Amino acid sequence: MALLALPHLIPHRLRRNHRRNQCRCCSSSATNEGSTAVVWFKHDLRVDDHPGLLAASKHSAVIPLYVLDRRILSRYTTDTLELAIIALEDLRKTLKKQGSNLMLRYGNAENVIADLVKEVRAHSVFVEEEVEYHLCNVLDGVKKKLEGVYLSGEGKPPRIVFWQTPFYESQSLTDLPQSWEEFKKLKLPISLPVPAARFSSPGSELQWGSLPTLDDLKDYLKESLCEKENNWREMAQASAERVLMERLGNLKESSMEPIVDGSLGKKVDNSAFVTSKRDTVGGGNETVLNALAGYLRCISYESGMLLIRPGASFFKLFGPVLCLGIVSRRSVHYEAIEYEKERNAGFISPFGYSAATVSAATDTVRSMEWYYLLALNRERIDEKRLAIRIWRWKGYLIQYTVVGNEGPAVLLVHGFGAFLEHYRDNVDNIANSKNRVWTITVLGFGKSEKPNIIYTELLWAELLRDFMIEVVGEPAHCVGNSIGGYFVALMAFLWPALVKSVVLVNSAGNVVPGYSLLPISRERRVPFGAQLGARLLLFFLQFNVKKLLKDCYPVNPARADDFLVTEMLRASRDPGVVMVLESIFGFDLSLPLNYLLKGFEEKTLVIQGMKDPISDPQKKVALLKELCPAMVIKQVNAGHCPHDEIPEEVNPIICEWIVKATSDDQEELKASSSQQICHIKEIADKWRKKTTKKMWRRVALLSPMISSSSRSLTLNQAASGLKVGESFATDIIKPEERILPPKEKAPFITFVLGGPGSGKGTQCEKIVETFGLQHLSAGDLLRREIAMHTENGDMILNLIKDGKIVPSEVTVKLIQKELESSDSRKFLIDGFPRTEENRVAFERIIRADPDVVLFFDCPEEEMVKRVLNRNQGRIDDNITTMKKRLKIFNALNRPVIDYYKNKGKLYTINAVGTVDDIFQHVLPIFNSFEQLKESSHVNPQSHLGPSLVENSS
Ligand SMILES: Nc1ncnc2c1ncn2[C@@H]1O[C@H](COP(=O)(O)OP(=O)(O)O)[C@@H](O)[C@H]1O
Ligand SMILES: Nc1ccn([C@H]2C[C@H](O)[C@@H](COP(=O)(O)OP(=O)(O)O)O2)c(=O)n1
Repeated sequence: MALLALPHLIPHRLRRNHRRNQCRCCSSSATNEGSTAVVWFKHDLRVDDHPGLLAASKHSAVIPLYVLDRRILSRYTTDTLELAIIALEDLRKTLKKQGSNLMLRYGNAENVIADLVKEVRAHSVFVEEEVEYHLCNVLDGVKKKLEGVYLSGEGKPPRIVFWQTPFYESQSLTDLPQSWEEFKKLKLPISLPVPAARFSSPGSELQWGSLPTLDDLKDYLKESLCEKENNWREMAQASAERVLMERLGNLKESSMEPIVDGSLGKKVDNSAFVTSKRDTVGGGNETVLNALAGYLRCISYESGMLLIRPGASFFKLFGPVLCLGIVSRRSVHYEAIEYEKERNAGFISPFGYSAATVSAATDTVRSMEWYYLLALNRERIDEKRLAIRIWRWKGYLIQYTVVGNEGPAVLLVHGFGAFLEHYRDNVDNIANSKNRVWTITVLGFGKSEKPNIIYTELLWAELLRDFMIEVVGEPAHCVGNSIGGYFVALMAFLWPALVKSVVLVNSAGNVVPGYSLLPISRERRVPFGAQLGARLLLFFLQFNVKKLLKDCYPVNPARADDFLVTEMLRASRDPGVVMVLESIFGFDLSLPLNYLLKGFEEKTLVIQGMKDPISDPQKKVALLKELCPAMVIKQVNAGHCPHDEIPEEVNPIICEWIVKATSDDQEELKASSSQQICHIKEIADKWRKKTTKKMWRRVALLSPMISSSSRSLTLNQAASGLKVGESFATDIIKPEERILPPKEKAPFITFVLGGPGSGKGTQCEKIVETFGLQHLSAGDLLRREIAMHTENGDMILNLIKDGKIVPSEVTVKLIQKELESSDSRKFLIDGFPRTEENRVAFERIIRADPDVVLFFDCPEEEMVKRVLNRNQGRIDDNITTMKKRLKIFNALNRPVIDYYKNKGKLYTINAVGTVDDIFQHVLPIFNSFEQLKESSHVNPQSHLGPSLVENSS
């Protein structure tokens, strides 16, 4: 590989002057005289083989734009961010050579693009299509926003042109066979790359923006993410292996600093490598194509380690640049084939390529393209009403689904050889019992990507961790069948803050009495003979799938139906499947379930099909009962997959469990909040006695993550107990012993509830005066939208006039904007949440929980009297609207009040009396929070009524 670093060995770029392919969106060769186009670069950071740019070049002027949108960039690892910066720098240079430039702007893509369109009076915006769910949402936002942009003198909004870089020449990419075998039979020709476009820049003076450094970008993202998101991102940076070593005590204290990604920054001079390990290629399009030419020619002559598994090296080297679109997949294919021809006097043998590197490169891009096509076709292939979504993990396409709008989060993880549809009769049912249910097809299975890598149980646990962090966004009840159960148990062991409870459905993994730790080998290699074994196994499985499946469903064999058999067979023929099967020979399930779930026993439900042909269910249940008495065990009359064999029996068990586990959480929280107030010192002492030094440090490290996660109530309790306890435990936890740096505190949030005219605003003014919190009135924010005639202004006006509630998304986004742009860390959010929907939207979008909820309780006649005398010229302060508002308040605000009452956060204040009298009841509540006293503008102690702090001492 070192050859790539030597400039004299870098081969000249292959000539592509005979490229002739036309872009799907630019068949007309006519120039759009006097018109301007914006080309939005996202994952297409190149000029070469860029159909969008080529199509845009028909306009008189083209503005290439890159939007630094946090919704996109926050999903990148530090390495990817750094790669993107290098590529942007190169793209800008290339464009400048053509007399153009790359515009760099910060913000949400829809706003940035709409503003730019207005600024330069652009007629068209060119955007590459995406398959990932969160990116599709961003694209929809851009599309919608542009539909509302009318330039003066133009009769219609700007045109938005979506484009692709099709790998295959086919009339349609959305009507292709779902089976790799069938697809290959079509023998679709592979498209040729298109030549680089020539275009003009607009003459006017434009602000092009400067290129950020990695630190700039990290700070920008850190600022725009809430504390919990930042903490969770940090959790995702240490590998599963490292966390495991730490948990097992195999890691030396001295090497305990956080291992973060971002190993770049060590670009090897004069080479295309961006890592000191020389295992990742980066740079601009030209550099990457040169590196590819070097790879194709040089590496095949080296007996280097990178070719031990043909193809593995290729994705490692080029995967990241392919994901950022620095080169297109079809360019890679083209270069590889040209090289093969060069080696064989223009001849391509029907028996395979003559160089292993050519096979590796072409196999990888064809495989990537196949999973892209499966993702693109996801809606059409949806069998059971499950709306399939796509998530990209480490560059790989993963399929998942989510059902349900309210209630606790639940994650369902399938077993070996299965896929998310294996929960076909569980998802809706569990969601209908007021849960939000996510199902995922993990890497290597179903229609998710099957890259050429070494699969281990730790890799899958890491994937689940990242799914929880990036997609679910809150701790969940995690259900796993077979090996999926083991992955879930491993996740609970490694990152307990992510898991509310564990449900094991005929889980893989042993139960071992008297277990003492075995050393775990760090090096994971594929055992000798695994490849042959995997091929034989694959052959055996394909041949016997129907029978094997029926054996797993002994009570209800009809459930092992054609749908399951067909999809299993389909998946077993996908490219890359042999590598996944190899993992069976390399799994390390040596940590038994009883060890992994030691701290989780009370939060574990075991559903065991007692006719499981794969394990010995009697023995397993007996051992679990003996060794894990706190676990709840349900024995059912089914085989290896009870959730699918007898869903009518298993669904209620899971639903009841979730209700119980959730209410246990709330009980513990309630108990803890009163304990915290009354017995802070005792709690600290208790904790001190109960916990060993090591445990203290581990749990304390997790506490910032735990406490900021809105739904992990029990863990919240532990975390806050610890935070309080830390001050009494300096002998146990010393600052220098921390593994991670201390976190910035989460913002202090107060919700102020009460009917219209109950005096919320009046009391808020006094609270602000005394404690310096920032006041955000939901009503004022909405009225500001009306006054500013924003796009939602008219809609808000009509709803308020009618006494109705504005859609939560709108209100929460306004609050979010204020929270994000504020320097304050203490907020008083007034008139919010008015409904359960408001509350859930806040939790979902802001990902924070209030510290205090004030409720001003006022009789209706008093509220009516006050509102009718308010005299602020408000359109809704009239008796007709007031009656409607009161009706809505009584119907919709009550559940919110009850919710916070149950969580122990509600402070009800009698709102009858003088303003000052009422404030006397408010004071002690805020006085009991140390962080508010710091910024108090007057001496609040002087107002002290009987405060909670006094009570507790
Ligand atoms: N304790 C009180 N007694 C009498 N009038 C009050 C009291 N508190 C507020 N008001 C008056 O009642 C009206 C409604 O109060 P406001 O704070 O705007 O309520 P809300 O927050 O519910 O909209 C205002 O005109 C205010 O001056
Ligand atoms: N969370 C919120 C807050 C207010 N609104 C709308 C509906 C309310 O009647 C109006 C006015 O709210 P505001 O909090 O100013 O009203 P009161 O102070 O309670 O009289 O705004 C909303 O739709 N959602």
